[in-house]
Amino acid sequence: MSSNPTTTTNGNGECNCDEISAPAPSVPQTNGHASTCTLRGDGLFMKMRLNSITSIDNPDKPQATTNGNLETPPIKRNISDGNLLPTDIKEARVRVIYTGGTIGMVRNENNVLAPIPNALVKTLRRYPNIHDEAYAQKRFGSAASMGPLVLPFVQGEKRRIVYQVTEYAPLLDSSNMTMNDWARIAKDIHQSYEFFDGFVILHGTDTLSYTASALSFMLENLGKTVIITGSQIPIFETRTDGKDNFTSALIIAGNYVLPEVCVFFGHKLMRGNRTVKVSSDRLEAFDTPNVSPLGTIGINVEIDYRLIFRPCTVSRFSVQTNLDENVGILRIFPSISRSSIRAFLAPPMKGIVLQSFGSGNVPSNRKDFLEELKMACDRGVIIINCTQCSNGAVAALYDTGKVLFDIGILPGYDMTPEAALTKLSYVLGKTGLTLEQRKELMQINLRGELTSSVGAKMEEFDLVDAVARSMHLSTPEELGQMCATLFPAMINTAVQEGDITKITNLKAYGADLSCVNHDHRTALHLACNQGNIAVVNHLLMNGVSVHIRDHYDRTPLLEAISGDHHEIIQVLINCGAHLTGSSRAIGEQLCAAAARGSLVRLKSYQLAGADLAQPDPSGRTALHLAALHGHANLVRFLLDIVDNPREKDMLELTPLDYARRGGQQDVIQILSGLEQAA
Ligand SMILES: NC(=O)C[C@H](N)C(=O)O
Repeated sequence: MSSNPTTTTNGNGECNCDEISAPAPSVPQTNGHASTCTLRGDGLFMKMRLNSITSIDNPDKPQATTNGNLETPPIKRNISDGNLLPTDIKEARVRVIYTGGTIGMVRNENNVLAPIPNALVKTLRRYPNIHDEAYAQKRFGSAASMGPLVLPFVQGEKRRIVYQVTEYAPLLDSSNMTMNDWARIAKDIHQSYEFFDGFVILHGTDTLSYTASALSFMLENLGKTVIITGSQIPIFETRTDGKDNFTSALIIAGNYVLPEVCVFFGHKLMRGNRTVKVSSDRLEAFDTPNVSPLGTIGINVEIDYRLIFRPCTVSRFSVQTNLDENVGILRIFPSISRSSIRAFLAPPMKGIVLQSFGSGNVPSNRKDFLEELKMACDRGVIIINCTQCSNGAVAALYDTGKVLFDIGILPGYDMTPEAALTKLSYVLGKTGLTLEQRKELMQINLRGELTSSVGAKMEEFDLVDAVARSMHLSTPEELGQMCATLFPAMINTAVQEGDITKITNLKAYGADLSCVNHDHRTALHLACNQGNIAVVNHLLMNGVSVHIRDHYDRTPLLEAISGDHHEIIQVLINCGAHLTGSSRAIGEQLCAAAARGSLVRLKSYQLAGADLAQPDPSGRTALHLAALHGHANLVRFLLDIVDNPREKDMLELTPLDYARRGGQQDVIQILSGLEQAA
C-alpha cells in the first residue's frame, strides 16, 4: 500500500503514538488578516514515527482513501511502540481548535484584553487539573513534552481524554471573525474527522452564537460531538470560568456521542443554533430561550438524550463551506423610514431576517413599508420573519402579522436571529436549487433550529406512566431509572426479533433508540452483529449513531465485520462509520484472517477501509500469513492490492521466505514468479 503521510510540527517533535494522527489544518483563508495556520510544536503530535516509512506530505492535500473518496487517510500504521499501556485504559481523542477569545487573553500594555499567541498550550501543560503530565510521560515517553495533552481521569466517566490543540493564527477576538473563519473551522473538522472522537472549539463569546449556528448547518450529517466554548474571564486568571468550561467541554466531547454542534457555557450544554449571548458580564453568558438545555453539569453530567437532534439519513459526514454573504438582519422600529428599508433591501441583498414586533407584527397601516417589502419578495429576496422578543415565536395571530405572510414573507417560527441569518446564508450558498426549494428549506427544521407549528404527537408518557403507576414510582429519578432500564431491553428484544414496527412504537413511546445498555452497546451494535440490514437501515434512519463504542471499544462497524455482513459494512461506511482503535490490532486481525484462509474477512476489512498491508506488532502482514499457510487464493487476492509484496517483518523475512518455511509450493511458485518478473 501507499506509504502513510506524515506531517510535522516543527521538525523536532516526534510523537510515538500508535493511532493518533491527523492531517494539518486546512488552507488558511484570506479574510483580510495575514492568516496562517501554525502547527505548534509543543501542543501537537503531527509527526508519527512509522516503522520504516517517513514522508512529509503536503499537509493541505486531501488524502485518498482506499474506497476512492477524498478523505483523510483511515488508519495509520505504526508497529513500533515501546510504551504499551495496560489494555484496560480507555482513551478518547478530542481535537481542540483554538480560535481566540477572552479564554486565552491577557491584559496588554494599554490595560485591555488581547489574545497572545503560543501561550495557551504552554500554560495548560502546567495546570495539573487540565494536564496529567505523569500519564503523558508514560503514554508518550520522551515525546510527551511535544505530544498531546491529557486530561486527568474523571471519576464516573468511561474514558480518559487525550487532546490536541490547534491554535489559529492570528488569534481573534470573535468580533473580528468572518464567514471565512467559520469555513476554516468546518474544513479543519472535516479533515481530521476520522481521527478524533469529538471536537472542542475555543471561541470568543461575542459572536459565538453566530459561529455555532453557522457550523450546525455547514457540518452536514454530523455524527460526532462538536462543542464550542470560551469564557468571560481568561483561563490564566485565578478566578476564571475558562477552566470549568474547557474541561467540561472536553469531557463531554470525548465521552458522549452527541451528533450536534453544541455550546457549553456556565454549566449548561446547549444546542448551538438555539443559543444567544444574553449577558456581557455574567458567567452564564448564554441561553437557549425557546428550548431546554441538552444537558447540565452539576456533580454529575446529565444529558437529556431525548432532546438530541439526530441526523436521520444514511449519508456520510460532509461540509458545505460555501456561504452567501448577501444576507442581513433588519430590526424594525416605529416610524422606520421607507428610504432606510429600501436601502437595506437593495441588490445584491438576497436574504433578510426581518425582526418584527412581538409575535411577528409590523406596522400594517404603513403602505410604503409593505410595498418595499413586497417589491423585494417579488425580486426573489427571501425574507424570514423572526421576533424581536428574546423568547417566543412568530405566529399569524394578529392582522398586523398576517400581512407579511400575504406578501410572501416566510415565518421564521422561533429561530434566533443568529440561526435565521446563518441558515439563510447556508441555504443561499447551496448550488443548484430553485428559489422555491430554498424557501422550503428555510421553513424546514434542518438541525433542531426551529419548532414549527405542527407538533409531533407525544404518546410517550402513556407507557411510562402506566408502568410507573403500577410500580408506584413517582420521583423524576425513579422514572428516569425505569426508562433507562426498560427501554434498552425492549429495544434489544425488538431488534433481535427484527420487529421494525415494535422499534417504531417504542420510539413513539419515548425510547431513545441510541440508548446504551450496561456494556455501552446500542441497538445498532446488536443489529450489525445479527446482520439484519432492514433493522440497521431503520436504526440509521432514526438517527442512531455509528460512532458509539461499547465497553470493549467495539463499534457497530466492527460487529458487522465480525459477521462478515458486507452489505451492512457498506451502509455503515456510507453513513460515515470508520475503523477505530490501534492499527496494530487491525494488523493482528488481518493476519489471523489470512492464517485461517478467510478471504471473506479480508474483504470485510477492505470494505471498511482498512489497509490490507497493515502489519501486526511483529511486522507480519496478511500476505506473510497467507503464504505461510499456503492459501494461494488469498495470496493472489492480496497481490492485486498491496504495493510491496516483499515487505519484511521484524525478522527480515518476506512473504516468500514464509512460503518456503511452510513448504507451500503453490505459493512459492506465485511469489518467486514475481521476483523473477522484477
Ligand atoms: N468573552 C469573550 O470572549 C469576549 C471577546 N470580546 C470575544 O468575543 O472574543
